[in-house]
Amino acid sequence: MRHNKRGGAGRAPSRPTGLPVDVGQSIVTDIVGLTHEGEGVGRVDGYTLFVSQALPGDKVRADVASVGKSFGRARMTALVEASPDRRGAPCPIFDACGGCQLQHWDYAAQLRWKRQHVADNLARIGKLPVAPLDGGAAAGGGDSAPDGRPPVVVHPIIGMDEPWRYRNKAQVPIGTGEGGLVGGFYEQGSHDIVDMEACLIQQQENEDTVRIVKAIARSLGYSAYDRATGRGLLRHVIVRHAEATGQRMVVLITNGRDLPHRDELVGLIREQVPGVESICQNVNTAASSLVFGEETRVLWGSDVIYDEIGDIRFAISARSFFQVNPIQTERLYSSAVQYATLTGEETVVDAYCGIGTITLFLARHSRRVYGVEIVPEAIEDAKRNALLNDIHNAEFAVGAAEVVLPRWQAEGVTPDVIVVDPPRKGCDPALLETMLQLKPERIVYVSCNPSTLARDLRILEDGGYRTIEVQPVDMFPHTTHVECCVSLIRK
Ligand SMILES: C[S@@+](CC[C@H](N)C(=O)[O-])C[C@H]1O[C@@H](n2cnc3c(N)ncnc32)[C@H](O)[C@@H]1O
Repeated sequence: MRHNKRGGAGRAPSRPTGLPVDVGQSIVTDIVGLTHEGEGVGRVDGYTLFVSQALPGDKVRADVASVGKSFGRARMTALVEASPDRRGAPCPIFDACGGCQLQHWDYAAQLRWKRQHVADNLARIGKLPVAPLDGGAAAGGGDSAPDGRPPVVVHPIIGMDEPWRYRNKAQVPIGTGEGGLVGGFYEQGSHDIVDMEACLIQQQENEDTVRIVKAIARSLGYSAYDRATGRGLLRHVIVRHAEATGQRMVVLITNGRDLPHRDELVGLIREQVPGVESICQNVNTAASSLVFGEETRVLWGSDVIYDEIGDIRFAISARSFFQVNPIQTERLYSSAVQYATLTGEETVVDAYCGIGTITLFLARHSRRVYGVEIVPEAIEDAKRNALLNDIHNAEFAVGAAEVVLPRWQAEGVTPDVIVVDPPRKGCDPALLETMLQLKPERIVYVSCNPSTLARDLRILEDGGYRTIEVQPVDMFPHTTHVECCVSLIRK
């Protein structure tokens, strides 16, 4: 489900009676919190209302849009009193685009909220004692838990000095607008695509590449894919910019293999996009909302571009995951290596390893590292990356981590440290079970979702591990997303 700043998004709650507010009613409320989707939290006679675009510290007037048993939603109609941290959002399409949720909030306030949000999740979902945050409220019970264990330390979040134009990858849906082919973002609550010329969190190079590729597609008369009919050619344009090398990749996702004017297309992209090293076509004919199809063809140049994090060089292919914020990625991976506390003698497992990014940093400090990842192309990249960096103590396997780890266990692999970096849904329960059976001394959990992180930490705690500290890193300024690196030790 997409975030909807105008309110009314999400499951429509049934309409119980006896509540202090009713649909259509205009209310005034102080905003006392923020949800993980970026809605302000207001209270009317103890009843919770989520108010889109409202910020903590605001007093707002809002129309109640829907009510449910435990909460309702309201649309802000007037700002009665602005929070001192409220700012004008610099992006002209902030109201319509769902990409950022917090551009209208002072960056320091965003960072404070993200740290508190992590602490609250650990306390509420993970049932963990969390040490008081400096100058803030203690989450989950202060200094120590009933068993005398020290509380979990949530460090101040590592923010960016310049929190704009950080994204190294743009993924742009293509549609048909009044003037023909357009590409930008989905209009709120619909599948209509609104054209977008600028995005302030994209690196300038990506913005330029997208604009050029759209113009070329229009000039060649390409049609946009239409979800309703399943007809039309172009579904998405994906562009990547490797900050360290300046290399750029263009991927056209098409509804079928046939690509008219292919040579002309390639010639124009090469002529107009500086630094382009890879032009690919990915074929996706499925009716689903998945962006990539199974088949990727190189139209010109290399199948990869190269980027660097620290002193390690990475080959990145069209479908591989690569962190989108290069400055913050280096900081995140440093925390992961620090929490792994390696001496050079350890066996390490890196589950959900992508193209081997964290794996290769770990390999420098350990005896042997095993990386597992579900996307075959990413593992091809990972193997290539190990050779590229002259690293010979890393072994990679394609497959689901929850399937491959038990296999390694049966083969006698006994890791001293396990690192996990799962997608938003967190670790598979079977993987957590295998991790507990393997009994590594330390676990490092890298997470992009505090709630699934907290859920999994509880399982690991119950299975014999203790959560020691958490380093949040702001990988996605102006959004509600927050990344964390967590250290656990075996009790
Ligand atoms: C958040 S990314 C982390 C990748 C890598 N650690 C990095 O920092 O670049 C999560 C990765 O897990 C992979 N993945 C998803 N489900 C998986 C599974 N069940 N087993 C193994 N890998 C999986 C995804 O393809 C993706 O590359």
